[in-house]
Amino acid sequence: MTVTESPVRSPAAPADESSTLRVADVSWSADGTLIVDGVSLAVRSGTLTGLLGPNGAGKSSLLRAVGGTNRPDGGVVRLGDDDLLAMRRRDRARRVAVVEQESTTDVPLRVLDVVLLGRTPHRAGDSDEALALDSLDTVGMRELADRDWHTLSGGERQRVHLARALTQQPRLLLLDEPTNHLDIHYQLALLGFVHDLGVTSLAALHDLNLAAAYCDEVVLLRDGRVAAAGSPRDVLVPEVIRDVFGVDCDVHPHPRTGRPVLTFSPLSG
Ligand SMILES: Nc1ncnc2c1ncn2[C@@H]1O[C@H](COP(=O)(O)OP(=O)(O)OP(=O)(O)O)[C@@H](O)[C@H]1O
Repeated sequence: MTVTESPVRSPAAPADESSTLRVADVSWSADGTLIVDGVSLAVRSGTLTGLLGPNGAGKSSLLRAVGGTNRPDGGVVRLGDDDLLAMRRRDRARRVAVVEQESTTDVPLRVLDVVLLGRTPHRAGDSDEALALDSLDTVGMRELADRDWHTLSGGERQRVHLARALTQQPRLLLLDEPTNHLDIHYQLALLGFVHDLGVTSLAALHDLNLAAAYCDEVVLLRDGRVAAAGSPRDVLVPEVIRDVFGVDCDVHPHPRTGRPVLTFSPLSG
């Protein structure tokens, strides 16, 4: 990526509620089982929140409920003044971009065509291709614009997904394990980039250290409920990690940034 991947934070964006995400008491069930159980959280306008939790905690299900793919049983999702669940899908797609592990398609597509899908919710414009190429540039994939999508590696596809989401010019970015498949360089680059983008972002992450380094806030889910929420420093503490993940951990300040660095060990009795 063309961005620098320093975990040193830029100054906080000025307070601005226009793209603050507010999730209030959202629930979602599948096959009669409650998977997301009355979740409330807020992501301040322009900031990055990490959605953390053990396997099966409901991170992907919650992201899909917020994005409208999983129709919630109840609750409200607002982006600024907009009620995201009450609006038509196309209107929502103008505001919300989703990056998730997508199933592949059999249709032959160039990389650029995949990125241009980000313009689908918008009225077609002359600048669409330039915008798509810019997004590819941002994720370091511009040279592969004409390549067949099917020939890309997992990490390259992940970067193209982000380029498609950027091309959508969203006010809210929902990312499901965006660093999956990425090598360490691109893990740091992607999260540093998303953080500095200034777009309200909610990202499901497994790597607690990446979350600690790049997220403004974190929300810890367990069994479909919020177990803890707040700054990484307040939430990622040994007692909480032990309680939610069932492992011991030590927390040290990062030698350069002061952010928490966690080292893990199996429970010691
Ligand atoms: N469509 C569905 N039908 C039935 N059960 C589902 C459905 N979607 C999710 N679940 C179940 O809901 C629970 C939460 O799944 P989800 O994928 O949201 O968790 P997650 O926190 O993202 O997990 P992981 O870290 O393993 O990716 C799991 O037990 C899963 O099997």
